[in-house]
Amino acid sequence: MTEAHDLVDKVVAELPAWLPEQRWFGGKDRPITSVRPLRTTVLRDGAPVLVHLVVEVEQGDRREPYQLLVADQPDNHDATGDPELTGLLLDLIAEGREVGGLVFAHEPGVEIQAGLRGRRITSEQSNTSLVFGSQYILKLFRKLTFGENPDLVLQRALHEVGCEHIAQPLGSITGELDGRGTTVGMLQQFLPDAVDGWAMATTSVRDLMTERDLHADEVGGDFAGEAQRLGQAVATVHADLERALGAEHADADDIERSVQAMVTRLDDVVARVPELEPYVPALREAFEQARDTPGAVAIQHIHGDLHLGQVLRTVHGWLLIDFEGEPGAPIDERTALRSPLRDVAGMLRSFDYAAHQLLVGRPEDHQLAVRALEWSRRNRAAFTQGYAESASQTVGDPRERGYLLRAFELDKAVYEVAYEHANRPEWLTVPLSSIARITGEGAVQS
Ligand SMILES: Nc1ncnc2c1ncn2[C@@H]1O[C@H](COP(=O)(O)OP(=O)(O)O)[C@@H](O)[C@H]1O
Ligand SMILES: O=P(O)(O)O[C@H]1O[C@H](CO)[C@@H](O[C@H]2O[C@H](CO)[C@@H](O)[C@H](O)[C@H]2O)[C@H](O)[C@H]1O
Repeated sequence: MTEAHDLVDKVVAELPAWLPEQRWFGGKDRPITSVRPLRTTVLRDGAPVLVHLVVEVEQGDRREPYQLLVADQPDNHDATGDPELTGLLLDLIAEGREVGGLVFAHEPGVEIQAGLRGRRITSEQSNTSLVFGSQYILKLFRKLTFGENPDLVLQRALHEVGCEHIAQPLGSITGELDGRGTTVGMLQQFLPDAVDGWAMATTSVRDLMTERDLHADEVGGDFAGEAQRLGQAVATVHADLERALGAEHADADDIERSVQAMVTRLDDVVARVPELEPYVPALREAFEQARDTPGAVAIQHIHGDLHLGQVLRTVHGWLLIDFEGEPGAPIDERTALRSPLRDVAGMLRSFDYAAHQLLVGRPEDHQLAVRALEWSRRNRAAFTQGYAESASQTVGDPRERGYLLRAFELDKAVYEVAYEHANRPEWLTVPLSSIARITGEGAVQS
């Protein structure tokens, strides 16, 4: 035990320098003022010692809990890269064990094969995911949200109503934090042959760009059929979420709150990214016009951060993953009932991204810019068509909610301006040029 405590002390002392170098650390914008352990569970007390650790990271007035898996190993304490040690997590889930208040559980009726090693995936993003054999994927949430994680709650609810467009949830790891059972891990069925939508879409754009004389519908890699099927899948997931958890109609107060939230986000982002300044009047006007949307607006649980990187094409069709919502948004906002058109808008933005990111850093090429716009328009239209074909009666055809859809798309683009500014400054022109196009406020060089 003293060995475990010494290890925790050593690791915690190193965290202020180590955390900002991690892809999944969401607080790279401010210096760390202190780190303290919140919860320590010794999972293995022999060489090497394995400890599950939750720490509170303080950055001025911001305090956030992060999850770590640490081992007593010479050069690297982060045990998520050790296949033998992470294998223990799956074994504990298979056995349905509880260790020091940390509950490892499999979903009712599910049997998990133990004895597999956990391979960390290289494309790790906001969290860390481990693949076991070709069957399972375990996501370890890095920044924790007190209580049950919406990723697990929504996918469980979808599975219960038989949704065909998600990977089956198979298990979870839960620990008490702040007096609440908090999800720290989620086990799901792994789809070894899946290709993500971003890879497929950007391949299609590249095909079009190399064929200078042909149009999008004439080249081999046309994506419009897939985009339409993706629209159907997203609408079906929304209808399934409505069946599982219900839907309501937004009243005037809900719409007003939503408009105010978009304006507040705009003010906040423009204060950090002055390049957004010229578009502020047009953006405000677009957000305020959302009030004029005719007819009732449905609100329900939604995905919340839908883009082409969050959808997987399998031999059986499209799947949606990662129902956690925008990683930077507060949990109350992420779990609130919202218009499904926000997800539609997120995906429309993503088609625009896929088309225009290939122009980043290239000298101006009018022909390529025209091609990018052509690809984007064709696939956005196909996606919306597919969505309208499968939309529930409550949600209806997105094309009949033009003001709202436009406002949501611009709101997402404002979020992306902040995201690119903080993460990939060279891509800032992608959302900025979309804002210029949609608001008709002049062009931005890609
Ligand atoms: N069920 C699955 N089958 C196959 N690959 C998956 C599955 N779930 C996730 N992935 C892969 O893992 C990556 C990260 O998963 P995601 O849930 O988006 O994690 P994060 O919250 O870290 O962004 C995805 O981009 C995808 O490539
Ligand atoms: O996948 P995450 O939940 O970590 O989402 C964040 O990162 C995304 C980038 O990886 C970012 O998405 C933006 O870039 C994508 C291309 O890389 C594009 O398809 C999306 O449309 C665009 O929004 C996402 O916004 C952010 O929350």
